[in-house]
Amino acid sequence: MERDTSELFEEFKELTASEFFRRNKQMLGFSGKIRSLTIVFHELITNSLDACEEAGILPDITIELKRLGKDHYLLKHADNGPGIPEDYITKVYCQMFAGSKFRNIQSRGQQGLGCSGCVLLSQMTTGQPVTIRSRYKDGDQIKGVEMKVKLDVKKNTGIILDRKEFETERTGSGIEIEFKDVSYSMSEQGAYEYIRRTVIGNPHARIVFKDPTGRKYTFERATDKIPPLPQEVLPHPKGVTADDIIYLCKSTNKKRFKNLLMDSLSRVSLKKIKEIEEATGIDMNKRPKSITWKEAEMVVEQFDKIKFMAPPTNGLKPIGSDQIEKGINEILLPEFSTALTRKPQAYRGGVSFIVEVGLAYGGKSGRKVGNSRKAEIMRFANRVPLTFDQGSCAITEALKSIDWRRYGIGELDNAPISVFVNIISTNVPYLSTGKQSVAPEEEIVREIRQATMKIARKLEKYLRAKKAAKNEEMRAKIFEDMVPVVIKQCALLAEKEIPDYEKVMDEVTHKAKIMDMKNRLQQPEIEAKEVIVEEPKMRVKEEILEDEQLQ
Ligand SMILES: Nc1ncnc2c1ncn2[C@@H]1O[C@H](COP(=O)(O)OP(=O)(O)OP(=O)(O)O)[C@@H](O)[C@H]1O
Repeated sequence: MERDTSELFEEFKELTASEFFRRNKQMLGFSGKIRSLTIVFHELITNSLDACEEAGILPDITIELKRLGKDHYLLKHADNGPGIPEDYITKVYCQMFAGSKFRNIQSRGQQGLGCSGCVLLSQMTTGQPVTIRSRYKDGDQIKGVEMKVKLDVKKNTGIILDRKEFETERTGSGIEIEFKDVSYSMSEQGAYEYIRRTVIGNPHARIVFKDPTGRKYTFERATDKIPPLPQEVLPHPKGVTADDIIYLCKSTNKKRFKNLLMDSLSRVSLKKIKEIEEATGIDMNKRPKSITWKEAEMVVEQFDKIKFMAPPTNGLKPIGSDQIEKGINEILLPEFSTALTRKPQAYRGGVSFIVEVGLAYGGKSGRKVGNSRKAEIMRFANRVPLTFDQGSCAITEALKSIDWRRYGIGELDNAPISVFVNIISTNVPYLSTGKQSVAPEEEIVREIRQATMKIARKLEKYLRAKKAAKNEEMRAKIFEDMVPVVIKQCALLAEKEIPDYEKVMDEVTHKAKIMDMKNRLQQPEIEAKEVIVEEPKMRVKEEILEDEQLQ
């Protein structure tokens, strides 16, 4: 029987963002027990790093994970950032799509979903409120406030259940949050590995982590240099659509279309405005609000045809090859390491990005299967480790397209190497809100490939020199073993005393040759740094604690 239209529409409803993600938590990355917990670590750690960076503070992060029952944990996370003013606490933790990072700026966060997503997951699995502790500057004072909050899913807002003030002398934010149906793991996709990689990509950070077994890991910072503050970058005309132009026109208070274009986009000069005017016939003095869709399309067509200077790149702040090497050396303790930060490039014509790569070979740390060291690929975007969805990622695609045998390491999977790739951009093209993989944009894939091949050549040179040194050593050893026998036999035959041959041997045997090879290894033409690790002096200190509390 056919149903009435009005009857069908009786079910029509509106969903808030929180209701939507309550039904689709996998879209926030919360799927699977290990992954869900790692994503929580990711959200809280990236926020602390962003907040510290913006405030010019060297990050000190403490995390404690306590097991309360099977798949049931209490997480305590605290940082020394600028804190969150009281009025914003419920917005930060209980409102989806609310944040301070909706700008064209290089930051780890972009969407205003991370904190509220964690609170939502906690509430959905335990029904418990979360406790937030914020210490923030208010004029000359530092205020301390603690709140117990819940997320009102139907309204996408926060409910304050309890509030108290406390005295404090330093700034920072902290959260205590419970989860069920999650699990802690030491695997490559687990929370511990996430922290380890975070420290490699952020050598300026110090993280203390107390795991559920009572082990306390202290990852010391490898550098005291605070990364420079990224700046906002205006969108480049080659990267905008007609819809972007209409959006700009609707939300501006500029009186003339030309001023809007020149002030909201980069590289649009008065000269370019004239070119557009001549080609399209659009009056550039028009009020932006009167620009039609058709006109916006015509402007975009002209943007495609006109030559503009490349997008500005001063807003991008890479880690830098020295810092990457420091991070790699301190955490992976490799036999050989090298890193490279490339020049900025643009994808989709108008979004600038920088690729950074690093390689670590051999050594005592790194991924192991059984006793042998295996290859590990460490993907990062804006210094944040990407742990999941590697199959669809631009980084995986680029690394797989390289013929690694050319670089003397055979099959990539079985080689004892760690490959580090970081993509820096004001707009990393993530494939989903979970932000775990980067879209394989042609320019990005090409750039990663080029950069990696360049450092792989350095590794190849190092391996070649190492092999030559080994061969030389073997040859010298044979010589050293044989000569005394020959001398003895000759002396016997000649009925003479065995001469003192050891001094002569020293001059010609392997010692001299090995010294020579070692010198060659260190020569600048090899451009590779050999890291000799005698004692594993770990940046991460591991302790087993009784019942110490992290504050
Ligand atoms: N530890 C913190 N210290 C200070 N401010 C914070 C902290 N954590 C979050 N914030 C503030 O709360 C806002 C919301 O954080 P949230 O994690 O929800 O989203 P985001 O970081 O902006 O984006 P994304 O969802 O992509 O991570 C941030 O933009 C920031 O202004």
